[in-house]
Amino acid sequence: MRLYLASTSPARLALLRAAGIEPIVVPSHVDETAAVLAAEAEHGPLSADAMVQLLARLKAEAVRGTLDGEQLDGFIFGGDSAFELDGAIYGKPHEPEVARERWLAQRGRTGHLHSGHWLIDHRNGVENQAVGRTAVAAVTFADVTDAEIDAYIATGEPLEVAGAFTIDSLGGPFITRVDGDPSTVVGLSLATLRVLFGELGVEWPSLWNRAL
Ligand SMILES: Nc1nc2c(ncn2[C@@H]2O[C@H](COP(=O)(O)OP(=O)(O)OP(=O)(O)O)[C@@H](O)[C@H]2O)c(=O)[nH]1
Repeated sequence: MRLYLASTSPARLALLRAAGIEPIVVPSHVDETAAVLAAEAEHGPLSADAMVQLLARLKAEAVRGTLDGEQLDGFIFGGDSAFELDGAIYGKPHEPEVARERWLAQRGRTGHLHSGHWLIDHRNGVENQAVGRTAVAAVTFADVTDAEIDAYIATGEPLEVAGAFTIDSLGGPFITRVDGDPSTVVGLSLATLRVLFGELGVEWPSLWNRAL
């Protein structure tokens, strides 16, 4: 049973591998900013869930068809994550100054990491069915010091992850609590993915293709 991962996220790949699934990575190259702007021009401001779900679906749909001339024969997964604090929705900070602003605002407080999931049954090279679902986890931050914020930003890690933090890497000590599926925070809720495969009639253990 092949799973195509329409994501360049190293964390999503690591999660699937640790869960016994070796996917085939097929980057989607979706222009996320343009997609959100177009959707909001038509529908007005998107909620965090609506945004991550839209992007997850677009990423999965973007890789349908062929890969190296071969029809994709298996399941295609697209995901997206965003962090919500006080009603504002954040992606990756990219810049140190932005990451610092985020940490000064979020330290000692609780925000929500939303992840979107879209799974397409593309067996035999055709789209048979697609299912999707969002997941959200509450994340509580330690009251980190200015010096810790500066040192963390200097590592570069917070610049390219949603919400400017990780729970499974250098950011781990700065997270005091997660309420919800922890893998949602990392970028792909494994529990949600299991449910989606179930909706497509696929038992999760049948996906295990990687010796641990
Ligand atoms: N390791 C780790 N990564 C995180 C965490 N929180 C968010 N991320 C990553 O932050 C990134 C959010 O950006 P996305 O746009 O969803 O995904 P991406 O990395 O750009 O990759 P694409 O799916 O190709 O767009 C993802 O790679 C997530 O895995 C975390 O706690 N740990």
